[in-house]
Amino acid sequence: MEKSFKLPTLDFCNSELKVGSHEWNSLRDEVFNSFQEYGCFGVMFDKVKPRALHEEMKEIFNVPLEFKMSKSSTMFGYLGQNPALPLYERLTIQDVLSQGVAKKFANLFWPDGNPIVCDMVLSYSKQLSMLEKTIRRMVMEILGVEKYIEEQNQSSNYVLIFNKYRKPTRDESGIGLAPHTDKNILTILFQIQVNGLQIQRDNGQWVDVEFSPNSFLVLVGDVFKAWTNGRVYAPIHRVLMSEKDEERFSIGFFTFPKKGYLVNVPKELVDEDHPLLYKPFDGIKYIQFYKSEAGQRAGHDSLKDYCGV
Ligand SMILES: O=C(O)CCC(=O)C(=O)O
Ligand SMILES: [Fe+2]
Repeated sequence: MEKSFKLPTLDFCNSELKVGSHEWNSLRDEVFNSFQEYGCFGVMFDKVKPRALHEEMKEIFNVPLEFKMSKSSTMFGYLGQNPALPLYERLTIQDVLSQGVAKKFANLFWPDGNPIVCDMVLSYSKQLSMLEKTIRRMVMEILGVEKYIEEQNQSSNYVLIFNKYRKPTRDESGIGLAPHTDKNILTILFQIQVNGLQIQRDNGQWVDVEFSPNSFLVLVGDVFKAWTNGRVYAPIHRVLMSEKDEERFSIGFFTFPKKGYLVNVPKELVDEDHPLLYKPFDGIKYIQFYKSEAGQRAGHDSLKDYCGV
């Protein structure tokens, strides 16, 4: 019985990586194969410093709850104290790469606007958005739908989320984050020191994801699965904490379709062997559906329920 499995770890540190080169093509194959097989893979990427960013950001979790709550809006959410997920808290920066957003965020939490944090948030997000675009381009090349790359890039935006999980008490369950598929396009995740992420395999078994301390995890979300007409797989995952763990932090960088953008399977990806699986849908409305009672009832079938043919 597998308890943990080692995902492929792909090296994206080469800043000279050229589209069409031998190295590009072989990475591209590995990206696609991993997305088909596991819906995720590990990535080495040395252009950002997630630990340094975490060191700056973690202090926000320690400020009084009323203060965090009072700073929460649709753009900058503090979320926590959910009785269904008592171990979990998060801080969200929506639309992080839009003009002025990082600055506004830093101004809310630090009296001097903490320009250092602001710069770190921006450069982290810019670099990861480039990595994300590279990975998505590779998948689109393999599928022969490069002509949509520009449109896809133009219609995406980015959300940065800082997660914190405390350890459970003896009587609490260890569920830090309940099983889910991500509802976005791609997610680039970094966990700080403490493991806890698990992926559900096809046979229903939960396995620990082992990735090296310096690598990121890239996961396919439901929107990308739908857009590719199911060619890539969106893995069900969760966070499980144990009494013995220290508290756990992670940083998620999420690519979403922009509000109002219609996710529409390209005609090139529909043929006799690949009948259309999903009707066109608005990605943001899909999230609203997922959060609704009907969406919660549908659980892991929410994508199929919402827009399945
Ligand atoms: O904290 C983690 O490692 C996982 C977070 C996650 O799955 C999510 O935010 O969607
Ligand atoms: Fe997730």
